[in-house]
Amino acid sequence: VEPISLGLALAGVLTGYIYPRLYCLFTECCDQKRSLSREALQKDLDSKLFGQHLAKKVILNAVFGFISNPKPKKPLTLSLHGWTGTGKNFVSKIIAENIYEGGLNSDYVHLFVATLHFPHVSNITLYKDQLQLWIRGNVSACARSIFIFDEMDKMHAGLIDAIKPFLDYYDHVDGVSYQKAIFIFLSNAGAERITDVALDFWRNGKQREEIKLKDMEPALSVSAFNNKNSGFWHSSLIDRNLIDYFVPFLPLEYKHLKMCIRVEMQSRGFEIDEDIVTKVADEMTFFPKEERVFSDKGCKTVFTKLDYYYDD
Ligand SMILES: Nc1ncnc2c1ncn2[C@@H]1O[C@H](COP(=O)(O)OP(=O)(O)OP(=O)(O)O)[C@@H](O)[C@H]1O
Repeated sequence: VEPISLGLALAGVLTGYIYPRLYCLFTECCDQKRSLSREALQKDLDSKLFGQHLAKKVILNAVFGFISNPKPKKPLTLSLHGWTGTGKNFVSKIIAENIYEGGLNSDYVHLFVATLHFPHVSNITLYKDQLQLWIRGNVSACARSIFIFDEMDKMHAGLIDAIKPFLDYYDHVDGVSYQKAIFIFLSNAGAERITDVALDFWRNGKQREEIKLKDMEPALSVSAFNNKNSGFWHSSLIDRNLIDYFVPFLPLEYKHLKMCIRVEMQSRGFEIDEDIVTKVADEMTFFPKEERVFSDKGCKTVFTKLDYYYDD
């Protein structure tokens, strides 16, 4: 081999292979080949997410299966449903952290909150254009982009329709492939029905861990979203089978609140004080009124209540 060709070949290897890897050691990269560790995701879910055996199982299999597939036919679309404060945002954060080191702060993870980012119905046309441009631009820059839409039930139907083309089984839309992207939709739609199922189990003396996904099917069916209290029926996402997984989040019980409080105490650097744990958990409100089984704010406000005990 003559020296010039050898030099060029070496330079090619350096710039094409070694340099990007070196570069990515020091800064975050959109590495579409990065393998997600199933064990690490499972460990995170098992140790951090309380009382959500169904969500854990679906998310682990869905996310791992998708990332391991070199040629997915469509982007992964997860729709997380359940009562407030039960871990929907929290799990999105766990997924993001397992795919990108920066988690929610990564350049490749984008969070939209309906009431914050799209507040005015009169601006829908503008929002639609902006959102489509934003998604297109980001997926062009990084195929493995993650988009999280919070408060999906408050999102205008027009906006949901605007993202529909990106979720479908197209190889390319205007030259961009969306098949490696991940879309996560969060909403409280279906929460009452999910709670009814959980309450039935509780009343019948059964463990919540005995609840199977098929028990939740009626709660997460098209008809369940087809009512005036949930915004999801607006869109044809469900009709057109664009959602891959409906993930139910069960309402949290007293014991789960205690687990959340302990985690928070530890993260603030305090020893776990069971007295305080019980006091804070006792301050929370539960429903139904007579049986007081489920926390009506989930784990959401336990942290501020804890401040009261550590104010000096
Ligand atoms: N199942 C859970 N396991 C462990 N921690 C939880 C769980 N649910 C909630 N938390 C804690 O409570 C915080 C608030 O929960 P999160 O924001 O995930 O609720 P949400 O289901 O998204 O609520 P909303 O529907 O109101 O947006 C989380 O950041 C987490 O610290």
